[in-house]
Amino acid sequence: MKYANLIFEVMKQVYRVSPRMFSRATVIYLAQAFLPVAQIYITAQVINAVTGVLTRGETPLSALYWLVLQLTVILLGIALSSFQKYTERKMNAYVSFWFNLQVSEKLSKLPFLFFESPESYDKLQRALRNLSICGINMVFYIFSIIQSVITLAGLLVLLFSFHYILPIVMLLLIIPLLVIQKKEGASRFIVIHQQTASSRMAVYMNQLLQTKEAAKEIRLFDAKDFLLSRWRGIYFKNTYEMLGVERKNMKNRLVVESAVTVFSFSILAVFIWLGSRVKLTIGSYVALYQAVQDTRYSIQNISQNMGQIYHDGLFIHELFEFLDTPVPQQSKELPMAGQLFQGIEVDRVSFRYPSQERNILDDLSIRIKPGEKVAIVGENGAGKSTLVKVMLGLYEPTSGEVRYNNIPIHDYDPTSFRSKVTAVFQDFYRYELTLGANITLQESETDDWKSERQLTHAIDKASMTSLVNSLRDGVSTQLGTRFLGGRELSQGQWQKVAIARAFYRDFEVIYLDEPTAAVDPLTESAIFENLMSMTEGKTAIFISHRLGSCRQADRILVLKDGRIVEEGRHEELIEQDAHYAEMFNKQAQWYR
Ligand SMILES: Nc1ncnc2c1ncn2[C@@H]1O[C@H](COP(=O)(O)OP(=O)(O)OP(=O)(O)O)[C@@H](O)[C@H]1O
Repeated sequence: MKYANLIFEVMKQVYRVSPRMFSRATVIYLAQAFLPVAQIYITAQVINAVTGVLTRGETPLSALYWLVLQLTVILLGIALSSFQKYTERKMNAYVSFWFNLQVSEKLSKLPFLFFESPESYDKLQRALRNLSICGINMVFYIFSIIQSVITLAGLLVLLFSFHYILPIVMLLLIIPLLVIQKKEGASRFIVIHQQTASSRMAVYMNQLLQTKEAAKEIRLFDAKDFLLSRWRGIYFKNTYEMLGVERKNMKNRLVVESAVTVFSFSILAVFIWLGSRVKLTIGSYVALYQAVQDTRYSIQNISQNMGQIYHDGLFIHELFEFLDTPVPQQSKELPMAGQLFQGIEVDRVSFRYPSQERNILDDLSIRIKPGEKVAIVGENGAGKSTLVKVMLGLYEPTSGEVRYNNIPIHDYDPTSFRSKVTAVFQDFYRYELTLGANITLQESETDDWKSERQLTHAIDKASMTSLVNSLRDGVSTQLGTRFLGGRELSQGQWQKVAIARAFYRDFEVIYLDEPTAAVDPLTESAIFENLMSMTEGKTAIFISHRLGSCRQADRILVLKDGRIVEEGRHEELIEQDAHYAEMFNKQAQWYR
């Protein structure tokens, strides 16, 4: 994106957020632009009038008139400046929200695979970092430049009235200032860009020390020093790199800005040296002095703002690049997923993670009939969870396809397909919200008896009725320890919450990835015994390492190295005396 386009795009987005605020800010900035020239002019008049009163005995009325006018302009400046600050804050709040919303919306549309690569995290980090500096500041820099240009135009006219060469010389001073500002912006950007991955690592190391999840192991295994030293190492490496650049920038800036200041003072010196030959009144000399200083200040301001636009533009470009990440396009007329009457078919599916060289699922085919209860078993890393994610449509197969009622799942309207499937993930998430919100993941609507009945039903299915009854605030109990009044649950209780979440929905197919890994044997047995009745008429696909729980499955699939190596009912597989039988017998011997 070219710079002009980028600036235009930013202005367009900010205007879209609030046209009224944008217009108000424009008026405030423009009004302020005229104040410095007015001030210089009035100051000259005040001095000339006061000189008249003091040296020539003139009436003080004129001096007082100019003084009151000056006071009015100063008060106007104060009022505009206060308005400007308030408007800037307000715009900042709205624009930050807007860009945050864009990023979140974009993230929710990106394929789930986006979260599986470090490059994606770098991209996201760059986009998110820009939210704090971007958009709105760029608009203020532009406003500020327009303001300074208007002020500068007035000052140049004023300087021209002293000598035609003055505005030309003063204008030329902007060139070296612009050059160093551009260099500064580019060098800072390059370092920050290069440090994205390592600064993510430093933040991660630091956050590990601040989270409850890692705290117990860090304490027990005395890992604090290890983490701190890693964090410190990266932090200071990055900081010294940045400081090196800043030092260089500082030297350049010091030389150029000093040269510009010395030059502008030389102009004033020349006028003093010329003395009475230029026939200036005291007021005019003060005006000249002020005009030279203000011109210098204006060109510095313009170059600084241009430098900032250049610098922020490099960052915002990354934000827009993220927002432009292509998302799979959907045609409007997608079929809606309905009741499962033809089954699910995994047809010659292979899948490879972007970071991996081998296929995790390898030319795998499965047919599942409606209402069938299928168990998937296999060793760690066999590909069971990956298969579930592919069947849920979270990952798109590298080759082959998954069909629901003979239609590829990615061809369905995504919302309608998602409403037909539900899941308990092995690594389910603990939302530090109320128990009810954890299950429904929706805003609770008062007097919605249907969702209330669904909630009670889901709680019952997850065998957590007694737990809910024991809580003083029932489903309104805040969970976790992060927020006031929160109640922490045990690992198994959290798992029950995840199970209730899955059962809260109306579904056709339920996927349970080790849903009882953390629950006690009685609950596990209750869940699996009830699984058949709980999912009556529905299709259930579950993964479990506790092979006893698979006995009731209509079919067991044994997964090894991304392929189905055995398939059948429990008794049949025991009879085959192969991989499943070996795993089952090994596990069973512990119970004998
Ligand atoms: N996000 C990922 N990126 C890259 N590789 C992955 C990712 N997730 C899993 N893998 C790899 O894919 C393989 C299969 O993992 P998967 O989680 O599907 O196995 P699983 O059979 O469910 O194992 P477990 O019984 O331990 O849960 C493993 O070798 C794992 O290293």
